[in-house]
Amino acid sequence: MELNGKVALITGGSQGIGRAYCNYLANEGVKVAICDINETEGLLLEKQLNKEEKRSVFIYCDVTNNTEFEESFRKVISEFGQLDIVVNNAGILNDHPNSWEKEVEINLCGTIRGSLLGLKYLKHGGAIVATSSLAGILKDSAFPIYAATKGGVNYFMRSLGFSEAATAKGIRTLAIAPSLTDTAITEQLVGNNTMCPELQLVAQKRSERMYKQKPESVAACLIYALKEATSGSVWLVADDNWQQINYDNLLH
Ligand SMILES: NC(=O)C1=CN([C@@H]2O[C@H](COP(=O)(O)OP(=O)(O)OC[C@H]3O[C@@H](n4cnc5c(N)ncnc54)[C@H](O)[C@@H]3O)[C@@H](O)[C@H]2O)C=CC1
Ligand SMILES: CCCCCC(=O)/C=C/C=C\C/C=C\C/C=C\CCCC(=O)O
Repeated sequence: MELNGKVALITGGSQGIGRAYCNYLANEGVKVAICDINETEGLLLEKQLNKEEKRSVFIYCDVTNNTEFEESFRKVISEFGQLDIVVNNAGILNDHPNSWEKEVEINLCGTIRGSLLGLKYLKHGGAIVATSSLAGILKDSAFPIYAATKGGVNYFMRSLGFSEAATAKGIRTLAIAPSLTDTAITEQLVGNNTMCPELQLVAQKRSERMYKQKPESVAACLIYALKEATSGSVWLVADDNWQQINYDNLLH
């Protein structure tokens, strides 16, 4: 896929991996719509990109609100005249027994919502992407609900990529599955967000010992996958390198 001149909508684009996506896409000549609930960081990124003479717009958008989400798609098309790439990246870590539903709502339902809107609004083909996680390929014993949302995202993107709904419209789907990456989400471990409070300290210590790759490495994988990858493929990004996950030998 030739990226120069295309238009992308990125959820959770204000900071972390989403911000790296926006910067890397803009460097390729893509016009970016930063869709996020973090207005302060989103507007700063919009200003930075526009100063660098790259076209961008910040749109306040909560991916749990379907009306607001659809309105964001309309605003992008009204601002840039087209939409070619949707990146479902917004996500949180919160396995607390009293509020885990929000994690499912954002990580899994938000991705499904954004992808269905993508199928509706990508009028001339394009790509629908999601940020999943290594936790959705292997396991994450400290955060099983988080792992379930990310496993769901991998299998949704995989299945959608081979579906008539996408292929008939010339739309490819991709999942990018990062390992631990240096962003604010890793600091959420400090709060009380596990289903089992005794695990909090264990996970925190484990995460402190693990290598945290750069968000830019995840963004570099996104650019490669958008240009080269086949529909329904899942890309692991670990230790600043990427590789395609081979699911085909699971049945052999
Ligand atoms: N940092 C890591 O180690 C890894 C992160 N991921 C995934 O990468 C994605 C991005 O996370 P990070 O950049 O690491 O974290 P982050 O916390 O820096 O960024 C998440 C962004 O999502 C936004 N967001 C949260 N709820 C939202 C909602 N309801 N609607 C719209 N935007 C919302 C936040 O405001 C923030 O800008 C997430 O899906 C996360 O699960 C996956 C694997 C590893
Ligand atoms: C191994 C999964 C790495 C995926 C990271 C991710 O998506 C989000 C991470 C956010 C915070 C870090 C939290 C926990 C990491 C610590 C240990 C994981 C090891 C899990 C295990 O089963 O041993």
